Amino acid sequence: MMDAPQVPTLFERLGGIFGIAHIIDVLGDRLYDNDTLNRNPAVMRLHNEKGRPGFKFTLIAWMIEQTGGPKVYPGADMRTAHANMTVSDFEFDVVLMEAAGVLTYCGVPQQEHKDLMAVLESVRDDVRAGSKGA
Ligand code: HEM
Repeated sequence: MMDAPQVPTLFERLGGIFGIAHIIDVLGDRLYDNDTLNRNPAVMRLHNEKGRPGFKFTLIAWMIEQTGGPKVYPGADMRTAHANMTVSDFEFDVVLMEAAGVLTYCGVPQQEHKDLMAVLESVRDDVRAGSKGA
């Protein structure tokens, strides 16, 4: 019997570890230097205590895992990670807007763009779970 054709994961379609590292190298800077997000005291605390390289590393590892790549993310789940801070819907939208711009900047094709934006949107409720009415 013929094996069913293998559907490549989003991880593979984005170019694997190197494709994702490239996206986050650009997106990580855009988020780290974003004056709107940096008005949130929790974000400034993260920057001051942990710094840019670790910020990028955790995002790269998270995205590798979430897109179907190897299990390399060492951090907390999104609900736990954002539990002790206020994250507004507007701030979440700012992250999505920056992501959308960077995906076009990095030449990510339309289908992969759509699929990765859906992955990001899927964690909105968990990221915002600790925020009441923000
Ligand atoms: C798609 C949206 C988002 C994703 C995928 C995401 C992803 C992550 C990841 C992977 C971590 C690391 C957790 C760990 O190391 O255990 C983290 C931590 C953090 N995120 Fe997000 N995040 C998102 C949205 C936001 C937004 C909108 C804000 C605030 C404006 C925010 C603020 C923070 C802060 C302050 C931390 C540090 C928590 C700590 O260790 O004290 N995140 N996020």
